[in-house]
Amino acid sequence: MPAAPATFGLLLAGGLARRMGGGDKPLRTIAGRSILAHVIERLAPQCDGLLLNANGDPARFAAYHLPVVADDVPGFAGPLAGILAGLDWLAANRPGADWLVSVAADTPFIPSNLVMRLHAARVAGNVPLACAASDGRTHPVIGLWPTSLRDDLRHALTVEDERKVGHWAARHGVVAVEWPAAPVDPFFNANQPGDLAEAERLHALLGPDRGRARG
Ligand SMILES: Nc1nc2c(ncn2[C@@H]2O[C@H](COP(=O)(O)OP(=O)(O)OP(=O)(O)O)[C@@H](O)[C@H]2O)c(=O)[nH]1
Repeated sequence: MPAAPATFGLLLAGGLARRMGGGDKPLRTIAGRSILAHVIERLAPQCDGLLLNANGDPARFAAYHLPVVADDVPGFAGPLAGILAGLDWLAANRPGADWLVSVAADTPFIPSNLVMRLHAARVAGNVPLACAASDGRTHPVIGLWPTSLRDDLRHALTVEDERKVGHWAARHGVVAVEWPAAPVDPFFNANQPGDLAEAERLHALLGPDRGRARG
């Protein structure tokens, strides 16, 4: 397979985290480090650069030294608004890079072969988009997006009021790429306070290599 095209990683942290009781889920800690630090460690080696999508004061993420982009579409329109903000940033700041991989920034165990497998699957499937799946469930928020679709996405969000990532992706053609969910689902995410204890347990289960070669 040819090398994957230049791909930037978009860490989605723009939600309201209502089930967690508010605040920034990615700044909650697992094994003494923020969930965001775990995600960065796993995604950075797979990408040509990273950016963070977050709303409100960007200074709270200053320690990570990443570009921070806020939603342009108002009113917490959901992750599609974050994907659009990321695609707009990429088109304006990295003209040679046409691909974004989005990852929810509360998903600490993403696989080390995420970007490679998503690109390979969309090429093999002859479809423009690819997203992750595990345990028989698709994770549309964890997917590959080309900058060429950003005007279509803007129209879907602002004119058609589309809010569902999966619905919008399906219009264009998307392949779901399955990862094994055992011993640890790589797309486990922390939604509520009890999930943090479960994340600690799973982190310990992964052991020293933290499941790097799985899937
Ligand atoms: N940019 C942006 N991202 C969002 C928005 N809503 C959710 N997300 C992101 O989409 C991903 C999945 O979000 P959810 O877990 O469904 O929502 P959440 O806001 O994180 O949490 P809840 O309020 O408890 O549902 C996370 O990475 C969120 O940060 C939004 O309005 N804007």
